[in-house]
Amino acid sequence: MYPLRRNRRLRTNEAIRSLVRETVITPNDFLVPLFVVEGKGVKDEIASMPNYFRYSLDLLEKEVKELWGLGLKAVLLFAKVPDHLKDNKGTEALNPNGLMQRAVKTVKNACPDMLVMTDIALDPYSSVGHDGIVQNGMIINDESAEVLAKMALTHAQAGADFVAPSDMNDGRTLKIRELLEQEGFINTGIMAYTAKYASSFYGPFRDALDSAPVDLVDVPKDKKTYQMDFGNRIEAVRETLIDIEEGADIVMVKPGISYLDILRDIKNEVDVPVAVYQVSGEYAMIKAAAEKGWLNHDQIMLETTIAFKRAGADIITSYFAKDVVKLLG
Ligand SMILES: NCC(=O)CCC(=O)O
Ligand SMILES: [Mg+2]
Repeated sequence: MYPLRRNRRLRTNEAIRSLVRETVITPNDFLVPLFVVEGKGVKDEIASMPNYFRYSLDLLEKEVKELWGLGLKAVLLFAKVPDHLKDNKGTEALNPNGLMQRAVKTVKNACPDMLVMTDIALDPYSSVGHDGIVQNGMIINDESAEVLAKMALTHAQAGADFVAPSDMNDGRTLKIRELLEQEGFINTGIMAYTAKYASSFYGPFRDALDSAPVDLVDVPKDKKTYQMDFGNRIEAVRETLIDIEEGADIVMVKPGISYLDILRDIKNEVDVPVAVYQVSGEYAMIKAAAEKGWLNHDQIMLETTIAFKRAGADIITSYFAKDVVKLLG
């Protein structure tokens, strides 16, 4: 009999398609990145990230309540640090009363059940724009890991539920885990960026936080000595397994859409939840193409979101989180 199978029967109409759909998105899938700044009443649109904002703490409060109302229950905080507080050692990162530490408390006060994750890396605090301390033209690994652990402790003390090291220095997950245990923060989790690639997709984010490497002699121009080479695949699994051994509760692949193979590899290899980060450049590309009328914004947004989950993401970190949830209704 011709044809042997009529697979199109399962695609006849939306009712049957939705009945057999393998991957669906809910608000529970998302982790929402949020940028915070000093000041009052500040809601600053980020030039290269249309419709995405930096909030002062008073407006952050409003924003997290809105997210909670939409069913979004987890946020990832990034602080934009004023230039005069930046140095090569990331001193301000350890300030118990710093912007990040106050932001954690603000979210917890506004929305006690909101899960709060914090970014752990020195770049927003670094006068040279690197994720660790620079010495003789190099990012010095072990000293950087020490500072990052201390930074993580101040976030835990402020009330963060999870800390998220995004720096890619070796051993930082273990340093953080050891210090948290030692100080009694046994329930503070670690979401480690285990496979973070040296990517040009981070451009708009560096505008958002003014955190790009500076152009100076003796300062590396890029992050290729610590973030991963985008030609590599097996290395991502190796990095991830090490971070899990060191104590990561959740692991992350970053960027997202160009790294779905890595996401699937890692999902197949590990027994902890896997997160993905649809980064600023991915967001900017979709916004720009939609603005020009070249792509359908909402459809592309949904398609990329589903692609992450289909590829194995348990957690999707995305600037589109709110828009997707609103669209799904
Ligand atoms: N640690 C955060 C980043 O490095 C960048 C994220 C983005 O480009 O959205
Ligand atoms: Mg590593």
